[in-house]
Amino acid sequence: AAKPKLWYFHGRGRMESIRWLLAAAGVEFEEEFLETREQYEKLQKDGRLLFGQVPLVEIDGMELTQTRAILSYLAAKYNLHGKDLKETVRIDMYADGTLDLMLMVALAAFKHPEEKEESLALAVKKAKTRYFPVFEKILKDHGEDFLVGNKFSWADIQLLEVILTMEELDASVLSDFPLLKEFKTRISNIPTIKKFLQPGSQRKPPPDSHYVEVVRNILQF
Ligand SMILES: CCCCC[C@H]1O[C@@H](O)C[C@@H]1SC[C@H](NC(=O)CC[C@H](N)C(=O)O)C(=O)NCC(=O)O
Repeated sequence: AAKPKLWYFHGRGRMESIRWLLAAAGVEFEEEFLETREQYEKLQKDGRLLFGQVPLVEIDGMELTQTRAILSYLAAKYNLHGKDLKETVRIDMYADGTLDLMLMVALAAFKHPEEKEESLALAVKKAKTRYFPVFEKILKDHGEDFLVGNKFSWADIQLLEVILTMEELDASVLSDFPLLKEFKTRISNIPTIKKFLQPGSQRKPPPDSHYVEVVRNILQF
C-alpha cells in the first residue's frame, strides 16, 4: 500500500502529534512541506482541504483533515485505541487534554516576544498544576506501565510528546512527578519511539522565527 502522505508546514504545529503516532506505530510516511502561499492555494483550489485548512493526510485513498479526526482514525487503524468503547473514551480524554496543552505551546510561537514568554510560562504552569498531576495520579492509582488497560496506546504517545515538549521549556518540569519520570524513560525506550527520538528522524524542531515567518506568509496573518 502507498505510504501515508502528510501535507503541512516544515514544523511541528498541529501535525507533530500525527508524526508521533505514525512513527510510534512503525508506519513510514512521506511529507510535502508548504513553503509558499501558492502551494496552499492550490490545495484549496483543488478542493483537497475540507474547511480550507491543513493538516492534510492522504491515507487509504482518502484526504483527511481535522487533526483530532486524523489522530483518532490512525489510532484505531494501528491498534492504538482501546479494546472497547470505555477504554477508547479514556484514551480520547487523555489525548484531548494533551492536545490542548500542545496547542497552547504551538500558538505561543506566533505571539510577540513578551506575550510569547508569558504564554509559554503559562503553559508550563498548566502542565505542572493541571495536566501532570492528573497523569501522575493515573499512573499511581493503576500502578501499570501504560495509561489505559496496561497496553501501549495513543494516550501514552501523546503524554510522552507533551512531557518532552514541556521539558524543552523547563528542564525541571517533572521534578515533582516521579512516576512521570519513569513513564518517560519507559516509553522513550519503545524501539519505534527510540528511533523517532534519534537525530535524522522526521521529528521536527521547536518553531523558530523562520518557521513563524513562513507560516504567516502562507496563511497571511
Ligand atoms: C507553530 C504551530 C503553527 C501555529 C499555527 C497553526 O496553528 C493553527 O492555529 C494555525 C496553524 S495550522 C494551519 C491552520 N489549520 C487549522 O487551524 C486547523 C484547525 C483544525 N481544527 C485542525 O485541528 O486541524 C490553517 O490551515 N489555517 C488556515 C485557515 O484557517 O484559513
